[in-house]
Parts: sequence; structure tokens; C-alpha cells
Amino acid sequence: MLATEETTIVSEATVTEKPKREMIAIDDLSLIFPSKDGDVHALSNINLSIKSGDFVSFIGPSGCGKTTLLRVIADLEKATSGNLKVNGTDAQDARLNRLYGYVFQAAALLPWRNIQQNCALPMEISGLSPAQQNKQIDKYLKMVGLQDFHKKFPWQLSGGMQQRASIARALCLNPDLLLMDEPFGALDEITRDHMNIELLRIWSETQKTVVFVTHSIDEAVLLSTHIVVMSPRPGRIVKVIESPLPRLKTLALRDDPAFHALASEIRTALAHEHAID
Ligand SMILES: Nc1ncnc2c1ncn2[C@@H]1O[C@H](COP(=O)(O)OP(=O)(O)OP(=O)(O)O)[C@@H](O)[C@H]1O
Repeated sequence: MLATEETTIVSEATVTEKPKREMIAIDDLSLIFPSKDGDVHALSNINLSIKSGDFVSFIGPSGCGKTTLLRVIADLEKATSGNLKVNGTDAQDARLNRLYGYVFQAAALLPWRNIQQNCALPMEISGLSPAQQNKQIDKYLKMVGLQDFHKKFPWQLSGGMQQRASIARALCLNPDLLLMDEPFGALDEITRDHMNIELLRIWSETQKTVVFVTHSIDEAVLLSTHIVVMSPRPGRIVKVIESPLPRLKTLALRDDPAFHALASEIRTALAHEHAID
């Protein structure tokens, strides 16, 4: 069962923020996918700075390069030009040093492994001892509310529970950075609401940096400290909006005029770019 909003919200007063450093620095980055039908300019002249502890959402229409930008940060795609630093090192070093955890749109759990074994996989690859693995698994399955599901297989869990297991798996190596590509896109609206609140709680407890891809304006407003609005052909950043809302938000905030004002600002930025198109 999902925890209620009341039980999951952490008071802002209980959180002592760490000093900020530059977690991601992107300088004039472009990426062209060559294809036999002509080059695809997926990203064009991207400049972006993301500070540690921030929750940054990429929003934009389908095909604007949100996933590609996330994959470049993760060193799963190579930029054609420009510079990128992740926590002061290049993206390849950040990947090899397992600086980030990556959560995909689908939970991507291995069906022949139970939840404990799925969470263990990245730690097995990293060479952690079974005792260290179990300690981390217990900690993070508890954090996502799956403490009683170690021995269950993915097909025995709901879609939301599977996605929580994949978040636990990404957290097990305790990365400073969480890269999330539309992790709740396939969930129904009620489950998605709960997952958003759960994610805010985890983010607040762990003080990680989160980079989050979404199509949903409401989700971006509910979660983010900063919203990066992107436009397609070629994919570029049209606006970075710093949220005036508190870091920790409740679902009730969606009725607040400030929430609507921010959603409207994002909508206008998106519509403006479409008008130009
Ligand atoms: N491996 C690839 N080879 C060629 N083109 C690609 C490749 N990956 C992505 N593209 C193209 O790059 C552009 C950006 O794609 P990307 O998946 O990053 O967009 P997106 O904003 O995440 O879209 P969506 O919201 O639909 O997931 C699109 O035109 C896409 O077709």
C-alpha cells in the first residue's frame, strides 16, 4: 500500500541543506545524429548549470531532445560538440565512478530475479560484499515503502511498486545524482500523485540532485526547483524557470494561485515556441 501524503511529507524545518556546488555544467553543447535521411539536430547550443541538491525538470514536446540530453549527461550518448562536466569531472568518469543512478520510463526489472536480487545487481557489478549489499537493499527498500517485498518477483508487484523498486535500485549505490526519464509516465494519475510525493520525500531525505524528464506541466511544477523548457527542431533550451514555490510541496499546493501562475508561465513558454515553429 502506498503511504498517505500526511505520513510522507517531511517538514522543511527538519532539513538542513548542504552547501551547493555545481553538479552539472553544460557549455554550448550540440548533438547531431547522422542518418541516411539527413542529419537530426537533436540538441543545439545547450548551456545549463545545475547545482547540487536541486530538482531540475526538462519539459518540452515530443522529440525536443529531453531524453537525449539526459543520456548525454549519463554518457550514454556523446555530444557532437561542446563541453559537459558532471560533478567537476567528464561524463565518462562520472559514469565509470557510478556517480549517478538512472531510472527509466519502464521499471526495467529482470523478471527472473526477485526484488532483492534486482536491487543487488549494480552492487554485484561494483563488487560490494553480500553484507554491504543487504544493508543497502534493506535501507532503500524501506525508504520506498517496499520493506516486505524483498522476495517478490516483479510480476507480483503493481506498476507503481515496480517503479519504486527501480528507484531503490538506483539509490542503492548512494549516487549524488539521480537521472530520471519520465519514470511515472506509464502510471495512472492517482498512483503518479503518490509517487511524486514519495519522490519529493526521498529527495529531501537524501539531498540528492535530481534531473527529471516529464511531459506533464503539473508534475514539473509539483516537483521542481527549476524547470528547463525545451523546443524541438533543433532541440534547444528556451527558458529556465526558477520555481518560487517551497522546495517541499504537497498535493494541496495545486490549488494555490502561485502553482497556477508557474504552470501558466511554462505553458506560455511552450506555446510561444510552437507558434514560432
Ligand atoms: N539514436 C538516434 N538516432 C537518430 N535519431 C535519434 C536517436 N535518438 C533520438 N533521435 C532523434 O532525436 C530527437 C530527440 O529525441 P529524444 O528522444 O531525445 O526526444 P524527447 O524530447 O525525449 O521525446 P519524447 O518526449 O517523445 O520521449 C528526435 O527527433 C529523435 O527522433
